[in-house]
Amino acid sequence: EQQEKWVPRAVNMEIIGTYAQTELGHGTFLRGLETTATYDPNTEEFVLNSPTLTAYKWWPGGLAHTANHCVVVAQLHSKGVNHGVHPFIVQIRDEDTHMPLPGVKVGEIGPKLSFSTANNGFLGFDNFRVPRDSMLMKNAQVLKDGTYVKSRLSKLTYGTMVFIRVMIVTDMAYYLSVGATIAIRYSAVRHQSKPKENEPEPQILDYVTQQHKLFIALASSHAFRVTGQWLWTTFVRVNKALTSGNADTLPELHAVACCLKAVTTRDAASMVEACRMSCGGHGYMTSSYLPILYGITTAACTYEGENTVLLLQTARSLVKAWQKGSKGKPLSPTEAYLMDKSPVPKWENTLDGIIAGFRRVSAGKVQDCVSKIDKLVKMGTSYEDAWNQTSVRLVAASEAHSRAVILATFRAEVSRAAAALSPPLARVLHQLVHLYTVYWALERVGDLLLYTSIAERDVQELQQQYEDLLQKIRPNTVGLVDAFDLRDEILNSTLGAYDGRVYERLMEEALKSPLNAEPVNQSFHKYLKPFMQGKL
Ligand SMILES: CC/C=C\C/C=C\C/C=C\CCCC(=O)SCCNC(=O)CCNC(=O)[C@H](O)C(C)(C)COP(=O)(O)OP(=O)(O)OC[C@H]1O[C@@H](n2cnc3c(N)ncnc32)[C@H](O)[C@@H]1OP(=O)(O)O
Ligand SMILES: Cc1cc2nc3c(=O)[nH]c(=O)nc-3n(C[C@H](O)[C@H](O)[C@H](O)COP(=O)(O)OP(=O)(O)OC[C@H]3O[C@@H](n4cnc5c(N)ncnc54)[C@H](O)[C@@H]3O)c2cc1C
Repeated sequence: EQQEKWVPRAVNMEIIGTYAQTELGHGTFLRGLETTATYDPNTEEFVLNSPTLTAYKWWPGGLAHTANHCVVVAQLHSKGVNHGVHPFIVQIRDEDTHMPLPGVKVGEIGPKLSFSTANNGFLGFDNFRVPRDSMLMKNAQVLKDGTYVKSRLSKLTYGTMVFIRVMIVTDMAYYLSVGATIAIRYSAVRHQSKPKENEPEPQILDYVTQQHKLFIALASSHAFRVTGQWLWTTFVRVNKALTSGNADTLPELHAVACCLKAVTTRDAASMVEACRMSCGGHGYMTSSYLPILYGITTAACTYEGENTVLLLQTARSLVKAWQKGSKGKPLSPTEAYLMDKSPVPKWENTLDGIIAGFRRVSAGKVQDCVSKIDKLVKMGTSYEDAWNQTSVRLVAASEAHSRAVILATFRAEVSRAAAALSPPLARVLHQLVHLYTVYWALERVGDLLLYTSIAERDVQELQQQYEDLLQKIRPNTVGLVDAFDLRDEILNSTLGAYDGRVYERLMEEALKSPLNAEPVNQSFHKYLKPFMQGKL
């Protein structure tokens, strides 16, 4: 009924909304949110209020000037009892004049690192009344007399965040495809230095260090796209089960969505930054789009769940799985490997060998965390303090788990799809899977040395495999980014345009600068000249 009331109006843009959950004082700890929604049975209304400055909603995208409605997450009070945070759909601006409604204080939060067009806003309520049906009652309800009907599963309130985290993994695949396209195309156009005196300056794409910086971004884009598709399929399956009242698979989805969102956003931000730096000074130009792209990807490390907090959520699931498995209870499919108690096998420098190695690393780290926590608790430390003292290791365990999931999914999905592909295309995609897998084995070689039987000669061989793969992928690099088929208007980059006219585009953009409107800028007359004449 509520969906019938609100969804059509949102779809036809009568309602322009945003998600107002984070407050000035709380973003991570949702149970600490301060905005209140107090039910008045006499008028069958909720009274929304921001009791403190820290209760003001702060950050919601589009809140400052675009949205006329928002979903507000508030502490629900009825009959003198606080029932915890619940979502409410609230009109905040007049639909004709767009003026803020009486009792609503709304504005813009100021300049940010990026997302300059997002008009992120603040929102405060001064005893603002909304009808009872403003409470989104899919999960919990408040009856006309104020009786609270509990949700069958309190965590369903957090469901929107799982959905967005699932989407973010695929978003990161897209942003990496943009960064890789810009940097690789530029690297094919840019010639620099003379390693061989009697030969012309080479394309910087032929420097192996440049390939090391860029090809992992290209491979990661494919890895995250494939993993994002797998995660979406999992999300759809879990939500179908939830619809029929079965919440058994929700904890696994929450745990895997948390660590994949955290790892893919951190990788995307660091790899986009590597793309920027690989383009030298021109990569620092706003007109290259790479600084803006970095701002967008690094924001994702914070929004929709700050990465550390989410990795600790997954760690909570991994520790619980370890404890369950140790009692012989079955584990979820993504965590079942934790109970592999077989002896550590002889190391194999193969994809399967490396994937198995990352699972050993994750299981070993989880076991170490459980041992440390148990030891601290036995010494009289509270569980919460033991958890905190182990949290650096818990985050590392979560990351290893996430990498094992991505490696296995990327390999399995490309192997499955390869049968339907032309042999040349299948070969190139397998090279990307191989590069991605060997790259991370080398990046985490310390962990592999600790938890597997990998030996020095294996590491040397992996390094050579990696360098051979860079060489094999080089001839197809430009073709691979062209295959993303990103239009120039979307790339929005002087360095990444399809025609490669980098220098002409850089100058064209430079001449658009307002500072080039006149040969002598007014700052000379106002500041420089008086200063030079000793008048300032
Ligand atoms: C696709 C992107 C779109 C466009 C891109 C462009 C621009 C995007 C711009 C902005 C989009 C992002 C907007 C936002 O940022 S919205 C705000 C996001 N905020 C958060 O994510 C808050 C993060 N905090 C939390 O989720 C929680 O506070 C918490 C960290 C999980 C802790 O909550 P708490 O109640 O204390 O829970 P715990 O005690 O830790 O756990 C209790 C129990 O619940 C389980 N749990 C927790 N969360 C979930 C969930 N989401 N789903 C299912 N289950 C959950 C948890 O596992 C635990 O279970 P146990 O069985 O172990 O008890
Ligand atoms: C670009 C952008 C857009 C956003 N859009 C929206 C939006 O549309 N709607 C919305 O509601 N919100 C939005 N947000 C807010 C975002 O969801 C929050 O910033 C995010 O949830 C983090 O919360 P916080 O800012 O309070 O950081 P905090 O939680 O205060 O984190 C600060 C530090 O404390 C650490 N920390 C916190 N808790 C723990 C813990 N339990 N264990 C270990 N370390 C911990 C964190 O790891 C972090 O290092 C947006 C944010 C950004 C940057």
